[in-house]
Amino acid sequence: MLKILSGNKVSELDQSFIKHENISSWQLMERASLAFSNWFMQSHGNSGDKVFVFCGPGNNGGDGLAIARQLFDKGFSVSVVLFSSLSNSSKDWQENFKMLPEDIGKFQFDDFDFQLADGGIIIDALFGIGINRPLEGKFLKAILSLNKIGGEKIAIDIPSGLPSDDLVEGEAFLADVTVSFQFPKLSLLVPDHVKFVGDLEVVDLGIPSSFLERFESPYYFIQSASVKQGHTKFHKFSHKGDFGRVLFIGGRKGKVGAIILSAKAALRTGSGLVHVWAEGSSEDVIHASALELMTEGEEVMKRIDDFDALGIGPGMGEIPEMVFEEILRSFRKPIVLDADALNMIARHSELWDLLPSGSILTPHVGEFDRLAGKSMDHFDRLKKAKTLAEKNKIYLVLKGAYTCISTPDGKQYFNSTGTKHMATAGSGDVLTGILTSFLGQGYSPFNACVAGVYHHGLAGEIASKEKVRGTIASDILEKIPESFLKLGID
Ligand SMILES: NC(=O)C1=CN([C@@H]2O[C@H](COP(=O)(O)OP(=O)(O)OC[C@H]3O[C@@H](n4cnc5c(N)ncnc54)[C@H](OP(=O)(O)O)[C@@H]3O)[C@@H](O)[C@H]2O)[C@H](O)CC1
Ligand SMILES: [K+]
Repeated sequence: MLKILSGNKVSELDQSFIKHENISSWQLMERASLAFSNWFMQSHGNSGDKVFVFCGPGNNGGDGLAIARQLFDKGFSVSVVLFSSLSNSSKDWQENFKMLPEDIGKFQFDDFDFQLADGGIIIDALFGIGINRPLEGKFLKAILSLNKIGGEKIAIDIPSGLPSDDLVEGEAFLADVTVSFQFPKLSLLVPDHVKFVGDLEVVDLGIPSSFLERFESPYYFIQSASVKQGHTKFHKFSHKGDFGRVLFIGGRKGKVGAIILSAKAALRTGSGLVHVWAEGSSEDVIHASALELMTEGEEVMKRIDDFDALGIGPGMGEIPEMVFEEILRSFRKPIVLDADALNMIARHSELWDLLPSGSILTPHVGEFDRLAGKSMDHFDRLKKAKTLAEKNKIYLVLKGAYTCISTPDGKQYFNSTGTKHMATAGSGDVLTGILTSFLGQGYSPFNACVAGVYHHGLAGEIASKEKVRGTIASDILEKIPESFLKLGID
């Protein structure tokens, strides 16, 4: 798991890592710049496009100067645009300025005609995580001009103007791609900033994640290595009873499809036995959609404790509060709650107290705001999610790009997989199915959440490679097995 440090911890990290590796700060900057340049060469080859690097006075600008030199060495036509003099720039900036090849175009901001950069590749190295106030003066002017002209826009570490852990105030660079060092900064992961960040790439500086653990932070970025570890093993003598018996409750009032998506996703995630309690008349369609599914009626309440996990809510509509309460009172193992089950809790706050500890709630932003009240912005929403998870001893999976898992111990884990094409009806029902399946297979709620959101996103990525904007939730669930294969899990 990759720790996400706050901006003000990064210089501490740098100092400590420099000491540990016995290297200079310039060498660390060179590593960072090479990581960017290697990414650039891989994604752009030798496109022949002109590259313009806009360098501020700090170390982000220093990175820009090193990158300009490295790309020039690879044959690109490169110009740098400077906003500070040698004496009022950072130490490593000065070093890299002195190393600039003669044939690199060098402009001072005051003399630069921004139309020259129109249509080229624009690299933003004005400010990184050291920004401490809104842009103004020449910096604001430059960003406004860059945002107006055409060309590909790439931000180094963070788009200039964005603080690393807070909501933007005023203007910021509108990047097509942001290439962030070592870990994504928190503010790159919130929907409020998506127009500034564009696509997010994270490049490695070779700082081991165990080294990051030395620094205090409640935030993590989920990576494949930590997902691989937590899976159960199938073996020769395995039988269906080893992989859990799960029950899905929902799929009423014309929404039987929702619960079928969950149930089929559970089958594809490896559940041994999958039961569905939907409206009586839906039985035929459930059986027709998957021969492996079993249907139940209300008498299942008498046997509810026989199940290893429950997934409640997709397409459930409004069921009487009494029935919902009875389910919560009779089943005391962790359950997964989604959709109408969340709306039920939003309307009847006394139900919070009945949730088995370790249960998993999976709201999208709209459902979350109904549960927790309106938020000013996503940072505020994340704070509320943390409080709700801690207070109720539950796992709160706030769905969206970079789905965030808030845990009872006050930590927040952001998912790294997924695609824009997963914003489609039923996508969340598939996640409910995956999570319920993992709980039923005996995963801890934490492992179920981490593996669940990761596989859901990865299956979505695989599906959307073929189906692009035509991706539907059924495509996502059919790709769950490929997601396992991709991680080497059989
Ligand atoms: N481990 C790593 O990730 C590494 C990252 N590197 C890069 O370094 C930057 C951070 O560099 P830093 O020098 O700390 O900060 P910045 O380059 O972002 O800029 C800070 C300077 O800018 C001034 N400042 C701040 N806000 C404004 C503003 N709105 N207007 C004008 N000037 C501003 C500030 O000075 P003040 O005294 O004026 O407050 C600073 O001088 C990181 O993002 C990476 O790109 C390293 O290369 C290596 C390791
Ligand atoms: K930048």
